[in-house]
Amino acid sequence: MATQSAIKWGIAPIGWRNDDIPEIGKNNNLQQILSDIVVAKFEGTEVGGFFPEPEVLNKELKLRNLRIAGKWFSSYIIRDGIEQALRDFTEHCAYLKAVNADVAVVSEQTYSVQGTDKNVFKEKPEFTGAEWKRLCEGLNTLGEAANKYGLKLVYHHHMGTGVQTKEEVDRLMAGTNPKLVHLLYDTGHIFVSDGDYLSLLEAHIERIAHVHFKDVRPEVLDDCRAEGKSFLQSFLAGMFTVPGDGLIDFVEVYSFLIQNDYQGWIVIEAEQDPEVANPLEYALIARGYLDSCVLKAFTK
Ligand SMILES: O=C1C[C@@H](O)[C@H](O)[C@@H](O)C1=O
Ligand SMILES: [Co+2]
Repeated sequence: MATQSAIKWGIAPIGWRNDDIPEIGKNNNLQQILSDIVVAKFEGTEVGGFFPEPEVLNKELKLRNLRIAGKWFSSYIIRDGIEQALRDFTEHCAYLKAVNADVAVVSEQTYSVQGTDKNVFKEKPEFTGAEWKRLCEGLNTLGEAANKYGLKLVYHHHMGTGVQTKEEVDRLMAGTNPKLVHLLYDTGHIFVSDGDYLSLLEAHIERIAHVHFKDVRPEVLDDCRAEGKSFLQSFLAGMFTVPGDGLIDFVEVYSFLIQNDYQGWIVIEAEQDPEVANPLEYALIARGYLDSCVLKAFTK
């Protein structure tokens, strides 16, 4: 069993500002967000699209004793081919190395409806056999590049994309090299997709190298599904929230991770409209729940 100290806790800037809708939360600047993260007692964060060049970011991090876990990368391996994806990804890895990150978060966005107004519950893309082959080979190539930079490529299954359901993650894991391609387990995305968050965790625990703790408000999810909302409309409506505020049992998830020697980051990631859900308030709700329920269950 892993010790709790093998886990690093972070919170993503997505509650303050969101790369999927860059207009929202624009008044929250980097310094403010990083200071809020310190107030809520997290050790680090992920890089948002608005974060500055490494020298500037590193200084702000050092002032607050914070670390960077990783950064999202939208790959277009199927659309653009492996060579183009590798060029873009190599630049991404160089940035991550310069900010001393651990993982590169990759999500294939070819045909994705994530940023569109399509019904995210019904209009996700499906890849053909040839596209799956191209994707898996491409990810192995990107994973090799990540390793050269001392990073792990962690694949993010995501609503509205071709790798969304457990079955699709199974296929991706079976088609890629475990030394090169790891899995990012996101509780919120898999629950919204499949109505179950434990099966994916149990099936792929050996491949999981990064975790997003995202909670779901079930009544909002039901409404969004019934109304055929897009991904962006759904999170603006409050489909996601921080752990402790929705229906996912994170004690169960955390216990399984610890019992199976998970080592790495767990990042709280709850996109909401920052005008509606005060980001620091929600970071503190997450902190309260972690301390009083999740971590307490393991502290004698
Ligand atoms: O990890 C994530 C990054 C975001 O850009 C994405 O849309 C969000 O839902 C997520 O889980
Ligand atoms: Co996520």
